[in-house]
Amino acid sequence: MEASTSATLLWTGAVVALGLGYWFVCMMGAAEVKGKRAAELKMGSITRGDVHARYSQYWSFFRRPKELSASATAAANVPNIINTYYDLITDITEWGWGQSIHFSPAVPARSHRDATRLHEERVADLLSLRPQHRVLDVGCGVGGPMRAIAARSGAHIVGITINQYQVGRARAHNRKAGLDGRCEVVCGNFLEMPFEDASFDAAYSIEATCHAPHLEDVYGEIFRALKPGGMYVTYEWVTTPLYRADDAGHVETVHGIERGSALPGIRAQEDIGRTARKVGFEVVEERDLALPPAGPWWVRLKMGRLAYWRNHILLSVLTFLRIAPRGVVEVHDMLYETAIHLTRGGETGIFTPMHMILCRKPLLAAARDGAGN
Ligand SMILES: C=C(CC[C@@H](C)[C@H]1CC[C@H]2C3=CC[C@H]4[C@H](C)[C@@H](O)CC[C@]4(C)[C@H]3CC[C@]12C)C(C)C
Ligand SMILES: C[S@@+](CC[C@H](N)C(=O)[O-])C[C@H]1O[C@@H](n2cnc3c(N)ncnc32)[C@H](O)[C@@H]1O
Repeated sequence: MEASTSATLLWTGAVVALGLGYWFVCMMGAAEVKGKRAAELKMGSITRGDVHARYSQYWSFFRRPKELSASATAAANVPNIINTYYDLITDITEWGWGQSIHFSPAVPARSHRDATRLHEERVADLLSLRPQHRVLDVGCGVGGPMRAIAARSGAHIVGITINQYQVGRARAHNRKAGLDGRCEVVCGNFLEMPFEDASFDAAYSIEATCHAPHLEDVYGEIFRALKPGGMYVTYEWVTTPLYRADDAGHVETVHGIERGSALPGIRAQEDIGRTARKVGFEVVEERDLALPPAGPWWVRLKMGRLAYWRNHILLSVLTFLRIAPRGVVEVHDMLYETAIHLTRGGETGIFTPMHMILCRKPLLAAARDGAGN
């Protein structure tokens, strides 16, 4: 072969490889909801060099989830580690899932995005929200639900999250959506919220209070911040009556979910209503939104298997090229493992992430008695 032909072939090969690489990173790695690309993944407020160490710290802390709520010292540390967890997963979640960090029942012939919005709008409907209402979003993430609920109801929403990086993302999304006049975001701990007593007309939480070591503490805070007569709705992560503590498979599934989701022990379904009543709420309605005729919430995770391999390779290449920080691949793999346990929890019916409870603060609310869970 002539030298000039080989050179042409080499150049053509190089151009094609570069083109494919660019396509892989930019197109295949593009965010489900435009705004985050694989090459832009940050790990929240963690500096690049610390990502791997902070991931290891998270992992060793959450290896034995149940012990975290049992020991007072460990429980006191939970909010800090949860902050680290959201530093580690927020961008990956926005990139691979979207701006709403929760599950939704699948809706036939509708996209995931529509199903997500419908699940969020149900909150506005259950609370009968109106434009004059001031509403609290407990554990608001980057504000996907807040924007859907504000857009549907016209209400003014105040979200709280423990993670400063999420505050920045949520505010930027609110501005971009033209909803910053109606959506506010505050950084703080929902176990001791920086809000006046009786300052909200309504409140909701979507897949967030499961992070509290003692559910009573967060429900008590929400009760305090609500006006008498105010309504509260929450979607809770719980084990269902099908869960058996003497079935090793069930225990491993639930443990796997807890480990990879920063949960200090998943509660049983019956604990939810009991705790709501204990802090003073009246329970208006309670049901598992995952039960038929609802479509399976976990199918979206199954479709992610192919995406997992694509994303795993992509993140490995980006880490090798030092575009992504070391530790990203481990965090991504942890989420994948968690997705397997979540899918098993959904398929066996032993776990639901959408046990809904609708509560009212009585007009003549009694002060809540003692503590403990
Ligand atoms: C409510 C919580 C978060 C729940 C979910 C939103 C997340 C739980 C598992 C996450 C994911 C698993 C697999 C990832 C996939 C391998 C990757 O390529 C792209 C992102 C995932 C799909 C990721 C997205 C978010 C989850 C579904 C908890 C923490 C209380
Ligand atoms: C799974 S995300 C759900 C976010 C949002 N509700 C959504 O559905 O998109 C859980 C949220 O709870 C917040 N959170 C967990 N523990 C918290 C605490 N102690 N105080 C405040 N926010 C907390 C996290 O920061 C995160 O924003």
